[in-house]
Amino acid sequence: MTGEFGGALPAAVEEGVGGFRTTIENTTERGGVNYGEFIEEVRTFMDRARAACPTTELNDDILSRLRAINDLLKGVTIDEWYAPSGTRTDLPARGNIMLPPYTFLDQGADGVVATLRFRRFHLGGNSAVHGGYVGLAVDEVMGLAAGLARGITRTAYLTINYRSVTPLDTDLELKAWVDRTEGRKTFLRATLSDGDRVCADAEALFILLNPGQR
Ligand SMILES: CCCCCCCC(=O)SCCNC(=O)CCNC(=O)[C@H](O)C(C)(C)COP(=O)(O)OP(=O)(O)OC[C@H]1O[C@@H](n2cnc3c(N)ncnc32)[C@H](O)[C@@H]1OP(=O)(O)O
Repeated sequence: MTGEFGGALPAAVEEGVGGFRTTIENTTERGGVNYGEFIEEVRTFMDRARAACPTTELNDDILSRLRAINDLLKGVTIDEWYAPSGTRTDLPARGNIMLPPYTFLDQGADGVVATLRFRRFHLGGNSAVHGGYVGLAVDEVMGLAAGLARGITRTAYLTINYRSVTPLDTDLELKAWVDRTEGRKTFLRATLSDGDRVCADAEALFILLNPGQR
């Protein structure tokens, strides 16, 4: 991998211990006590950037501030395995700005129930959530359900049926559960609902990674 954030695979993978971050301690200590506030402010920025129609003058002002902020963040950039984004399990969506913020209402080996809220950033059109973000949320939560049931897995396929429009700025419920398992294969199902109305349902296959598999 090349680029500003690139680098070799972590030692855990190179040593054949398995993909993702099986040997690295998951801690909620990284990123500072106000990391959640930082992430929430970034989310608000993303929402407002999507909603804004700035002037040239305002862009100039914002650009100079953003460049200064990006320089600050570049100074504290680390590799993916130790970055708090994705491992702060005390925060919505593990502190990962890529994901729509969700929190678990229930989780276990049989399945998980999460509540989530899409925002202006996730707009597809006409006040509806972009279908790709629905897929992102479903893949994430099904992946966590597969992980709780089996261990470290990757998505082999994911089929989504968009049953009705998914609204922005609404508390939704996402349920994912194990349907059946066959060897390394875990078949899951999921539903995304706005109250009694199903917005989407999905089925997916997750494969348990072999030792050393990326
Ligand atoms: C904690 C964070 C949660 C986040 C969750 C997010 C999860 C993700 O998004 S992961 C990223 C997206 N997924 C990927 O990038 C995966 C890319 N693909 C791969 O890496 C590989 O193809 C992988 C791992 C899925 C399977 O490869 P491999 O380990 O070699 O297994 P392989 O032998 O091909 O298949 C195992 C079994 O699954 C079956 N299988 C594999 N893929 C498929 C498929 N697409 N459809 C149907 N069956 C399949 C095979 O037929 C085989 O079945 P059987 O054992 O009965 O012969």
